[in-house]
Amino acid sequence: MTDLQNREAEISQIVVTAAQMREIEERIFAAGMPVVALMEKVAGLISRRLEAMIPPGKSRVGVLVGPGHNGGDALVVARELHFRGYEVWIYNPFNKLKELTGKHLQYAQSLGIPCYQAVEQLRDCDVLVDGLFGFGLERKLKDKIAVAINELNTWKQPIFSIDLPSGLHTDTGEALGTAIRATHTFCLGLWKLAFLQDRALDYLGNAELIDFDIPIADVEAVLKDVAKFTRITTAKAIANLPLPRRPVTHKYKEGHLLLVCGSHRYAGGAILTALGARASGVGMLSIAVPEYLKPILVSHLPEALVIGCPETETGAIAHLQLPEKTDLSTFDAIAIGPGLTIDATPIVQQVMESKRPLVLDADALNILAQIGTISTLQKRQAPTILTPHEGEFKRLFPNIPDIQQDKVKAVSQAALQSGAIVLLKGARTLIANAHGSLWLNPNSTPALARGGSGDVLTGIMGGLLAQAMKKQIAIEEVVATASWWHSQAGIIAAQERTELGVDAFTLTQYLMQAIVNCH
Ligand SMILES: NC(=O)C1=CN([C@@H]2O[C@H](COP(=O)(O)OP(=O)(O)OC[C@H]3O[C@@H](n4cnc5c(N)ncnc54)[C@H](O)[C@@H]3O)[C@@H](O)[C@H]2O)[C@H](O)CC1
Ligand SMILES: [K+]
Repeated sequence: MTDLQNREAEISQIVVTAAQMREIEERIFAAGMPVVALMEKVAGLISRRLEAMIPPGKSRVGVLVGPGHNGGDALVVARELHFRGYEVWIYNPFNKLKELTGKHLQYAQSLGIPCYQAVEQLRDCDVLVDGLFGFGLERKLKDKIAVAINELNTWKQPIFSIDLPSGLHTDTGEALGTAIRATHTFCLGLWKLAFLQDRALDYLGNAELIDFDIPIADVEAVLKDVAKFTRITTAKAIANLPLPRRPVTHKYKEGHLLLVCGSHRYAGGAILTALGARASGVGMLSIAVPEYLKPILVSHLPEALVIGCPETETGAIAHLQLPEKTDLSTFDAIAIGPGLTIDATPIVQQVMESKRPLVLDADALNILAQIGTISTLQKRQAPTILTPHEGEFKRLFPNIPDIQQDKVKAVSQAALQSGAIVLLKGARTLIANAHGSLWLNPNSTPALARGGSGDVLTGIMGGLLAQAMKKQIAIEEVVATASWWHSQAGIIAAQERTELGVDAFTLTQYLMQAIVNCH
């Protein structure tokens, strides 16, 4: 890789808060970079991107200008587009501007660029550029500016937001009062946390990072002693796959996974989990299911070792009847939960006592919540991964009330309290470990909002985990890679089949394509 490619790879993984971004920016200014020069540079890069996207000549561009440096960026863009032949109109309703922003406004007006205080004046513009507020937004938007944003959101033109859609909180992604619904957002310098939050997705449109050459040393200096947020990238996920295999190996060297899943009521969950595990390439796959399900599983996965277990009256696994000379320590990893039903409580308790790394999902999480999340996990002597959706999360951690308010905080607290790695499913999946570090999946598709989709994830994760135990891959990276793989397959499947065409079985059929595409 060239130095530039290395930089791109590194920058694309970093996620910062508003406070961290300000600190990084302060270091750059303290090192001698003039504020004015940085604004010129950043806005120059944005202008070039806009020129590539907006047809020149007959386009009228409306530029929304706020009081701070986000407004300053917008005014430099307005000036540059004016010189490139676009008709530019400015909307600026503020009487008090930061000094530099005020100077740019003065110059723009001297060039004859019209400037209006009423947003309705921009209604006939072909596109809008939003520079009202960036990471300096501190308070809820109200009065005239909130009314203007609500009005703008009813218009049909594309809106290009600078740094953030104005009104969004840089960290939580919450709309403070109201916020611009952008078509496209240019995130400046480093990914801000808002870009990885579910609640921001309705506002961001297409998000693009504009790298303006922040020195990595400044980023590292600011982030060195704090819990890190890592954006999961394709390059990193691919690097953490168990590829290439060693030329000389055998099945047990490539990981042995035990899946514990299924019941009479939920037979399909076991199949889907197993198909996810199969796609992971795991060397050996054992699947413990109620006896009744054994023939069904065998017919779907002839290569797997299917262990039929005695059943409860309700058709759940009554106890784990492992083959002779086998106990739970035989396996490199265990994944348990999909389709179990709550009647399999003793099985979950038994598996929790093993010293093998464990993935818990679905009913295993509901059972854990019933037997006591924290007290049970405290006794564990090996890594545990919990993969709840929001409902399961609330049952597992009832003392964390404000999950909706701030998912990042909630998932971090959950990991800290439990000592487990917690993956919270959502449009933007979050993964936290007990040391306060966080991994965020930047891409997914609503096509995955479907029954059985989570079972596939559990299978992939279990399979990768079993393989990773034979290699030097951190468990958090395995979880992140599984999340990436799952969503990537969903994205590819949705591209070919629409968002309606990605049932969980179909998803399993796209897992290979997702990684082949990247090689
Ligand atoms: N990241 C960088 O290194 C660079 C950032 N640039 C751009 O600068 C903004 C941040 O600029 P800043 O002046 O700090 O903040 P804003 O422009 O986002 O807005 C602050 C401005 O707005 C006032 N304000 C805050 N909340 C409200 C409110 N609810 N209602 C009304 N007014 C409000 C506040 O008092 C300030 O006056 C960043 O996003 C980038 O776009 C640089 O140009 C390049 C380098
Ligand atoms: K903005």
